[in-house]
Amino acid sequence: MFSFHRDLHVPVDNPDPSSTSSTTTAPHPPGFGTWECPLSPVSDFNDSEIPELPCTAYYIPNFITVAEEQQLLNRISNAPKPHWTHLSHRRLLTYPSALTPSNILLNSPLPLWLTAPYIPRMQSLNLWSRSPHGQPNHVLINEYRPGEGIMPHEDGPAYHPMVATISLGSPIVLDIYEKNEMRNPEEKRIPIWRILQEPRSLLVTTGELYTGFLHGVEGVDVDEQLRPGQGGIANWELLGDQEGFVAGRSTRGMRTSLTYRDVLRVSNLGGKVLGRR
Ligand SMILES: O=C(O)CCC(=O)C(=O)O
Ligand SMILES: [Fe+2]
Repeated sequence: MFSFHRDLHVPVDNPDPSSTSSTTTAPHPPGFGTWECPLSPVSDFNDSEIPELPCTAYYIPNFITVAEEQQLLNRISNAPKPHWTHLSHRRLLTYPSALTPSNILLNSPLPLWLTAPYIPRMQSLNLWSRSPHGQPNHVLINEYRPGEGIMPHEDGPAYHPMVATISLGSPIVLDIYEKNEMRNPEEKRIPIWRILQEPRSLLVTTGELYTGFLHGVEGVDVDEQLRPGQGGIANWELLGDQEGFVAGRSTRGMRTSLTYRDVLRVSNLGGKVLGRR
């Protein structure tokens, strides 16, 4: 089920490609112990699995076309200004609306320009087959100018533990950090894995990676150490344009992320009361 047989940059303690049980062992760096992974939530998708990471992350370059990327960017730039939430190091759009303080989504459809054809395309890969609503119902759109980023965080229990991110504009590196790292608060966190997200790619993070780790984007003007191997880019072998990064660095432009999620608790009543149905 997992792609253990592929070339790994890190040793695998207990590879068992013939396993048919419902849990199995994921590749992981030495010293991290062994984690049990549920079977991949996605079938026909194994070639996109990022082998170094704990279960599970998938990376698909060129998930959308250049024309689709442009259409999405146009729609986003036409979003009414008051809809943007300005945060200290990025700005954010939330569709169809922000969750209530108790993490409930007031039921309302996502706009068509965000759903078709992208959600059916994800579903054709069985991406949302194990999520409660069978499809995403919430999309957060983040916009980062060069030098901007997002602090290490986890996405939390409001969602089915899976995020599917379409990237637009500029390449950017997503850093993955240990959650309960023992460190001096003054010390800079060091990511244990780095994922390079090319424009038009789809990154899916789920399972242990969703629940057991933090993720963030460093606020830098240039992403560096773009190369395979330890300290480099975990999805190097899966990149669509490896050639474009052989210099080892990438200057940030404006980068927009569309993060698709399935909110667990949905209220129909709330939507009606507010006249949103
Ligand atoms: O922009 C990204 O790819 C990450 C955004 C993120 O982590 C979030 O919206 O929770
Ligand atoms: Fe996040």
